[in-house]
Amino acid sequence: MPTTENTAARNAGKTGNAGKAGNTANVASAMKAPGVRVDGLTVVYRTPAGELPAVRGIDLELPAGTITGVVGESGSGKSTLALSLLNAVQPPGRISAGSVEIDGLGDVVKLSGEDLRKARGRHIGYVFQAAQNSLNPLKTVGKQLLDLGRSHEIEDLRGLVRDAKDLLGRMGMDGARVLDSHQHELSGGMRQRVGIMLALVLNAHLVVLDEPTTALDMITQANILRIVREVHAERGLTTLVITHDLGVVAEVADRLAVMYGGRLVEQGPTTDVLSAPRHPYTQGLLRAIPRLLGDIGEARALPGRPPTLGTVPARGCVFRERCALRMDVCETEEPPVVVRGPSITACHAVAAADAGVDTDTTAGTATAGADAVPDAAHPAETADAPESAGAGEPAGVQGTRGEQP
Ligand SMILES: Nc1ncnc2c1ncn2[C@@H]1O[C@H](COP(=O)(O)OP(=O)(O)OP(=O)(O)O)[C@@H](O)[C@H]1O
Repeated sequence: MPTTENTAARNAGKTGNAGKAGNTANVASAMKAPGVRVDGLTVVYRTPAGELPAVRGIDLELPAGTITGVVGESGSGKSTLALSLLNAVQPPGRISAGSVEIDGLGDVVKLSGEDLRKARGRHIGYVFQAAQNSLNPLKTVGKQLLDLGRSHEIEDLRGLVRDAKDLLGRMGMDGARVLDSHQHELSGGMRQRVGIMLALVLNAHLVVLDEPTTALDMITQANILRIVREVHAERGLTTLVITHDLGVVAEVADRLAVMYGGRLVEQGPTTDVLSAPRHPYTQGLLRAIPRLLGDIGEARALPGRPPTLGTVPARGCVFRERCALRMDVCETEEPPVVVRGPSITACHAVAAADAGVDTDTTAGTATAGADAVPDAAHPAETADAPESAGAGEPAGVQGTRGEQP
């Protein structure tokens, strides 16, 4: 394992002229885990129906030195949020509002050109979704490592290779052999670890892992998560893990943020959110997890489907179509942010429950208010969606389908 000092010294070595004094300062600031503050982030994609938001009004803090997990169903905007941390949303997408402040770097949304390119890799390491397939099949891993080093103007390429071998060794691989290999000579788990090595080797202290274990078998997945935890602690990182798998965040994340329809609906310490979820969507996600022990039939799929860019409601709560606790106000008003200790939930029903307000529902299937808000400690027993909805569309879904923001 290369020491932070060695790697930083190698990186700093290339900045050895007066004109690059600013880089030296950045390298120094990158030596400790940065805090990250996402404020009012909105990302839109251009579609035949106009620009539609995939991520809307996201406020999220990644405290320095923590692992944050972002979960949500496919299409909820997780990858778009992750790409925004590097200001790497590609056309037809663009960040249309908000900021991403990273300690030592400033607002990356304002960075462009060479500054942005240097920030990626040096300050922000990124392991792409399906990293197993993202290596260049025509070049050895070592050649790709050297390309990466040259593109970041690393002068001490021998040091870079040494650090890469150390990292690969740390992750249980023969570094020299892996660097000599082409993609097809490596298993999925090995490629994933190569992706993690490439994200770390330039000494980035903010690391974004997009679905780091998708398509890996259980044993390999457990190994990768162990490596993520160890490397995070040893190198002093701030880490964001994107996944659709609650098991993954339960395994690695200190904090958990739940996305639905481009919005953050709940966030807080992982143990709090998983043991006492407050948002009906988080509760539904937890209910849907099959149990290994006990009654396997207890797991209940969340009725309905998540919205697409074209069907996500422009006003009110984005989850209301699948929510057993929906009320009139959910149709028109943004859910209020309810803060309880270190946890945040955006939900009218939770706000009403906390305020002790008794509320009627439009669906007529639940009596919202203090009594009807699911018992957070036993989400599986309460707040079911209407039985008649079955596994298909819940009652009332059609009402807002096709709404355009
Ligand atoms: N290039 C694009 N053009 C148009 N729409 C896009 C584009 N990329 C993503 N989207 C849409 O933006 C929304 C969010 O997508 P995103 O990939 O961020 O979600 P996700 O939660 O990461 O999903 P997954 O887990 O399937 O990757 C989806 O509705 C998706 O269809």
